[in-house]
Amino acid sequence: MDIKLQNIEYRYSIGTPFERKAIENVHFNIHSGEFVAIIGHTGSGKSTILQHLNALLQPTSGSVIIGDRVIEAGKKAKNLKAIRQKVGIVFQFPEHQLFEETVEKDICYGPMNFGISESEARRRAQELIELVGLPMETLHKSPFDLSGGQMRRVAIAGVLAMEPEVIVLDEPTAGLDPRGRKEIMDMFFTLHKEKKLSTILVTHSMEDAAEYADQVVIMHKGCVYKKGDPRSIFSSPDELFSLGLSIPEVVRFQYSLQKNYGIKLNKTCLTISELVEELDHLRKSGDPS
Ligand SMILES: Nc1ncnc2c1ncn2[C@@H]1O[C@H](COP(=O)(O)OP(=O)(O)OP(=O)(O)O)[C@@H](O)[C@H]1O
Repeated sequence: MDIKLQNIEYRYSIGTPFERKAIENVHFNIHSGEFVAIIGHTGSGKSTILQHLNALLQPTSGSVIIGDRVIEAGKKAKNLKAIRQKVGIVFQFPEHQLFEETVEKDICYGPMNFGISESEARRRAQELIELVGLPMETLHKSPFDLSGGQMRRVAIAGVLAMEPEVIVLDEPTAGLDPRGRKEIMDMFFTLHKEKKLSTILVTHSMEDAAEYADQVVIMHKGCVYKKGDPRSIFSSPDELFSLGLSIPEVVRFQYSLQKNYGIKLNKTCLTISELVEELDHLRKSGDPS
């Protein structure tokens, strides 16, 4: 399922003294099966965009096309339930939304609310609890007896239990330790690859954008500043620095090689293994530098 944002603008508290334009002229497409990272400073409009992806917000101008549904500014959109099922959002700190007395009930809540039978919902809960890296017996515990990281995994399982075609992640690893962050991101990447799950990730981590994304969208002051594949985005570090953004460590290393020693690689490497290969290639080619 493709999602297209067509020149959208969104204003909060419209018609009140608190009216505020959060995003404008936002235009980009998310193709079925794509992994898109949205990066930008706090307040640049990332969360506002995310909420348009399953019509929690409707644009104040422009339109959003979600599969075969068109959500247009000024027109009341009806029957949004199907969209909400197809596009799952993992909000920041999703563990704060757990409320049931057992983990199993929490995971089953969403699908059962959408008319899935209890037995099917429980089957999904059993499959997903392991997928998110928790032992089966967790299903019978209270979510409030779990650690913060475990609660986060339960909340993620609850969104996946809806079997969405698109998953939207608003800083899903915020506040986790490095190991937990890597485990969660690897899990989403595996899901994306194996189930062809379209994935939209809002992140402050340039490492994650470089490692996982097919397309990177840079937001700046409510507008799309730049979009493209990670290699082209990170090949202009000065541009990112001028916005006060950082670059992945591996790109920073190449940047200093060039700046301090005049060593220019043939391409911007996004991983350590690519970098080692490029340096080896350079050495074998006999480049005196
Ligand atoms: N509920 C709201 N009411 C009024 N203004 C809002 C509301 N939510 C966000 N804004 C404003 O809209 C703009 C974009 O905010 P948004 O939350 O989309 O940015 P963000 O890039 O997601 O920030 P962060 O990284 O801090 O989550 C900001 O100027 C913000 O103050």
